[in-house]
Amino acid sequence: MASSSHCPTKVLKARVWTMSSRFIGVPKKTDFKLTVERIPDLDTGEYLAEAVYISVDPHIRAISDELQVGSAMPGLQIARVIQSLNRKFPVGSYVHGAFGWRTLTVDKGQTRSVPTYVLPDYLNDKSMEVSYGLSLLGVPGLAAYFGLTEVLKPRRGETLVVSSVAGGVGNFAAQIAKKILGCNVIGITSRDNKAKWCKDRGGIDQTISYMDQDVVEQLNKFAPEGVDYYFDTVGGDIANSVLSCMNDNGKIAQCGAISGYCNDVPGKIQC
Ligand SMILES: NC(=O)C1=CN([C@@H]2O[C@H](COP(=O)(O)OP(=O)(O)OC[C@H]3O[C@@H](n4cnc5c(N)ncnc54)[C@H](OP(=O)(O)O)[C@@H]3O)[C@@H](O)[C@H]2O)C=CC1
Ligand SMILES: CCCCCC(=O)/C=C/[C@@H]1[C@@H](C/C=C\CCCC(=O)O)[C@@H](O)C[C@H]1O
Repeated sequence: MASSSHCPTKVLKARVWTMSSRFIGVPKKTDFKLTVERIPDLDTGEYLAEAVYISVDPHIRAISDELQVGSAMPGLQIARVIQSLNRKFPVGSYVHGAFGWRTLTVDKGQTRSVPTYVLPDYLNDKSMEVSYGLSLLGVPGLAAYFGLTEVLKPRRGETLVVSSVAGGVGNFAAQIAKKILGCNVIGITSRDNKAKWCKDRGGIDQTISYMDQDVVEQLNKFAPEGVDYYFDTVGGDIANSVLSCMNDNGKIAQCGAISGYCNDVPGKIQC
């Protein structure tokens, strides 16, 4: 029997956010409903985890047509184990799991839409934070790292453009490309304040604010010899602009297409 602080008599309740109506365009507060769910006593092999961080991802809007109205919102979490009848998930450990938008989850450690796992012992390093398990050391960091090193494989000094460069995935992709791979990195974001943050904090070479500047004009200025690689997460008009500046045999990693996620038309995601 695994060690446990399991208390069968105390009634625990989870708060669970559900989709109360189908999204039209950008989701509104009234499209969500907060419900309460009783947590049953644990069975052998189960553990109870309390949410510490919940990741609210653009991807959820993209797949929302597949959700049933009234169902719990899906999403990744870092949760802390507070009761356990499973040796692999001891009390006090932090778990990465696709538990959705809920405060308490009973789980068995099974793979859901992504594997469920206890965060490795990087937490012993005081410079590391639990939240990194959902960011740099989670899916956004992996998407950025493998999109660059397995798909694009840019070489030092080559020119790479990254869209949504102030977002989770884009910001990691741009920093890995600059600081580890030594590329000339041009990032695209909406506004100047975000662009400034990417340059000052992220060390990105050049930025383009697509709300205020002409993307093609700026690309021609920053990459007069053309763009070699494009790490794209937005699709649509921005992607078309970058495509028009690509060199022959340039490479594109299509990692998302956020510009289309809130369009309620058939074939809404335009890459
Ligand atoms: N989170 C994940 O694990 C993964 C995410 N992705 C994809 O990466 C993309 C970004 O996700 P993520 O980094 O998590 O999200 P974030 O929420 O961190 O960043 C999203 C950013 O996208 C930009 N954006 C929003 N709407 C538009 C639009 N209409 N046109 C252009 N840019 C827009 C905004 O930045 P700005 O103000 O600069 O426009 C916004 O801040 C999505 O396409 C997603 O599907 C792919 C793999 C994994
Ligand atoms: C449809 C466009 C594809 C965009 C790719 C993308 O953004 C993928 C992201 C996921 C990310 C999603 C995060 C939360 C969903 C959790 C679903 C659940 O069952 O709870 C992560 O799941 C892995 C990436 O592939």
